[in-house]
Amino acid sequence: MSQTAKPAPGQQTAPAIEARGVNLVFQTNDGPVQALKDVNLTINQGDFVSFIGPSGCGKTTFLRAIAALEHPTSGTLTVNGMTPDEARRKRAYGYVFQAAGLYPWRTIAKNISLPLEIMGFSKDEQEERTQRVLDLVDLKGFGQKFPWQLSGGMQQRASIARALAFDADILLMDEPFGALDEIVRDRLNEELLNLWARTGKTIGFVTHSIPEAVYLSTKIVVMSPRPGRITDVIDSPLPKHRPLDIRDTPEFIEIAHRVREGLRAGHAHD
Ligand SMILES: Nc1ncnc2c1ncn2[C@@H]1O[C@H](COP(=O)(O)OP(=O)(O)OP(=O)(O)O)[C@@H](O)[C@H]1O
Repeated sequence: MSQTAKPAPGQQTAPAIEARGVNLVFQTNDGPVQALKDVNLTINQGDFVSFIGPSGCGKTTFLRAIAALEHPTSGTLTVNGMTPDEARRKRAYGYVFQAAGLYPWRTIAKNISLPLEIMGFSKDEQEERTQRVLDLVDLKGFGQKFPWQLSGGMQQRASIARALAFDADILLMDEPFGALDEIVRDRLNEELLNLWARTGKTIGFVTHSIPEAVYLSTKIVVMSPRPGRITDVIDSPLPKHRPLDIRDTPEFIEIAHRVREGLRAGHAHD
């Protein structure tokens, strides 16, 4: 007989993230700001989804709503079939921010194990998980270094390792490579795809870069501002295995063109 615990009814087939008619309005001194308007989106388990759009179109707000850091004013949003608050309590996701946000007085290993320490994992388990994720992001042997001894790209890899350490099935990444130069960014994009293929996680990824969105994603969500809404959802026909030079193929260029058109159409509403 199988030792595997049976998933709760419905859990196996629940989308990783599902938004139905989601609106989110911030009340500010200058009046209400509609950050999200009638957002409908299904993200399946194992998808790599990029959110692309100009500043202020609600990309970060949507990611924060998934993480229960903001709450929709109306509509329904579920994460693994649960409310975002329940999913948060069950640690359904890891979150990676634009800045690596590592504590300078802790070593890389100690930065990665901090959330595990707070969650009450035993010392052995902390050590085992920290080594495993250091290996996953190609930082084996760097655990005893301090953040300032690592390049910007390595620091961002350490912050990804920290988000992976408690093995959530969803990884939310808010412009994690935005501050890095193009060559480092290319390498990290390749590594992230490898990591995604090896771990089968669902990834939600915010970016301003069309090539980055097209290279990484199985689904590209194009958004436009005032109010923040989805203008196009593109299911990528590109194969799962993607060498960097796939960016020169006609298929790639065609998707990039469609994203650009979507962004332009969004601006036409301004
Ligand atoms: N806490 C808040 N209070 C009031 N308004 C907010 C708040 N957070 C975001 N906003 C507003 O909501 C809108 C969407 O912001 P959001 O940060 O989600 O956009 P974004 O697409 O992620 O932008 P960027 O690409 O610049 O990060 C913007 O008009 C922003 O000013």
